[in-house]
Amino acid sequence: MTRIKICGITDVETASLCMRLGVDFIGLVFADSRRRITPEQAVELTRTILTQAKRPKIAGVFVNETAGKVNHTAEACHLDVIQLSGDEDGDYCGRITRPIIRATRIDQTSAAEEIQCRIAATGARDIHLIDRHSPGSFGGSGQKFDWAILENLSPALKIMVAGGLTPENVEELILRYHPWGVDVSSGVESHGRKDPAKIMAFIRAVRQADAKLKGVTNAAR
Ligand SMILES: O=C(O)c1ccccc1N[C@@H]1O[C@H](COP(=O)(O)O)[C@@H](O)[C@H]1O
Repeated sequence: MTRIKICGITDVETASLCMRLGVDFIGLVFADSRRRITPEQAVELTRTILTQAKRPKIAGVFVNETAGKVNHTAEACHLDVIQLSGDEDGDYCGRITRPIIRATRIDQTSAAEEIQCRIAATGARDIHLIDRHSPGSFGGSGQKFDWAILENLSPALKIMVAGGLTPENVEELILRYHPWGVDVSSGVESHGRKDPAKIMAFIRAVRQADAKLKGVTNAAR
């Protein structure tokens, strides 16, 4: 099943909805962003979630923050995983005490080998997030990259695709490229706030794509 991350959650109701709908990760942004929350708000927001046996993993999103502060926030806010969306290098990643979602931002000129090298150079463990590079932004811009590049990335990598995903386009992405996971922020918002109807539609589209893929696999047996 394709893993789902809903990012940029700022209120308890949306966090609870994501949990009820069975998303795999919720993302809390600690970096400079209109979706930024404080560690105190993060504790409040995840209080109920943390008591549940079956719950989403809580990802903290950071951009060029000191490793000490990231580790401290992870401890204080019970973060399960750290998303690094800045220019952090391999040494830096080695100092992070939680599993990492390492973002690589690409543009139309990025070649697959270059992306593989960049992924290897970070030394990041676990999950590799591919997002669209947008000048002046580290993420959450709602911009999509050319997915064709995904065909040339190693299938051994856990690739999570981000950037401009929506309830309307995520099914096509999954059916064509079978990513390990998908990550969305702007595409499930209306008027700058998370929209429950769009979150539900996004998850429905992912599940529908998964069911179609399963049908194809079963038919081939
Ligand atoms: O969401 C933000 O505001 C943000 C700020 C700084 C770094 C990353 C951020 N979000 C990440 O951006 C991508 C794509 O989001 P979108 O769906 O295109 O809006 C996603 O990985 C978020 O985790």
